[in-house]
Amino acid sequence: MEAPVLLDARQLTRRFGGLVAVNAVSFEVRRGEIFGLIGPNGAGKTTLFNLMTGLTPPSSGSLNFGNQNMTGLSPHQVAASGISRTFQNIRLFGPLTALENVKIAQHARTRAGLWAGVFGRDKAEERRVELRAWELLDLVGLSDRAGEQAANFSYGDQRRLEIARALATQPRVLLLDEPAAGMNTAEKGALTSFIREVRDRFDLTVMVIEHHVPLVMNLCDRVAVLNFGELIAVGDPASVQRDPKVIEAYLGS
Ligand SMILES: Nc1ncnc2c1ncn2[C@@H]1O[C@H](COP(=O)(O)OP(=O)(O)OP(=O)(O)O)[C@@H](O)[C@H]1O
Repeated sequence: MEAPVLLDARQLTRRFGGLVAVNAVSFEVRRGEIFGLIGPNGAGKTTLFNLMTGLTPPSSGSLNFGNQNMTGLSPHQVAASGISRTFQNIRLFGPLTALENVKIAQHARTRAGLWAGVFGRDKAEERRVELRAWELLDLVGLSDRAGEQAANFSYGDQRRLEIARALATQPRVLLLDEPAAGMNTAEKGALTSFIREVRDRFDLTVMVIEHHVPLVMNLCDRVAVLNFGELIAVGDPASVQRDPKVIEAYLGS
């Protein structure tokens, strides 16, 4: 039996002046899926993630997450609802340690949490936050470097730390924007099994934007292809790779 639909995007559209960055894009992501989003530079991939996470309001269209209509929610409300993301341009607090970075991400989960993060919270709660931060660092293989400044980490390690931060909000959906960017070959090789492990362990649904085609093809259950803001193909990796429209989009770019 197929898993239920968890994310349902309907006719999502975003215009910037005369440019239609995302043009009437509709797709469904099923619970537990690893769903890839590919397309040439400027195709609208990051804008679509921004629409899904409240950073950019859609010009029209809607996104449903389970029974909840997410359209028009703020990034904070989206995160609190259970959709978490990483960014193409890494957004860590460079001068802070790895452990501090994960702890702050947990405090940011709710406004009350952020308040407590700034003005202090009770000791038991603080211990829970600290323990969970250690668990997440352990999961991404960085617990032995918890006290090091994030700015000193390699790209690959910064991306892993970003994933730990995204998981700190206990999401049900994880959106990864180019997780392999800047990683070396060995790190890229390990990323596929790492993302699957994280999906299984936290019972997640994952969407991933990625330029590295072999990684996408190995990792994803299904792949959607954007070109000039339009969704030109959705399907299993092999059939998408054979699709003449997809081949043309890539050769033309
Ligand atoms: N805030 C904005 N204002 C104006 N134009 C924008 C804005 N954000 C994105 N765009 C434009 O929308 C289009 C899609 O950009 P987007 O970054 O979503 O593409 P992408 O597929 O993620 O590209 P890449 O693979 O290069 O990251 C581009 O033409 C871009 O210049």
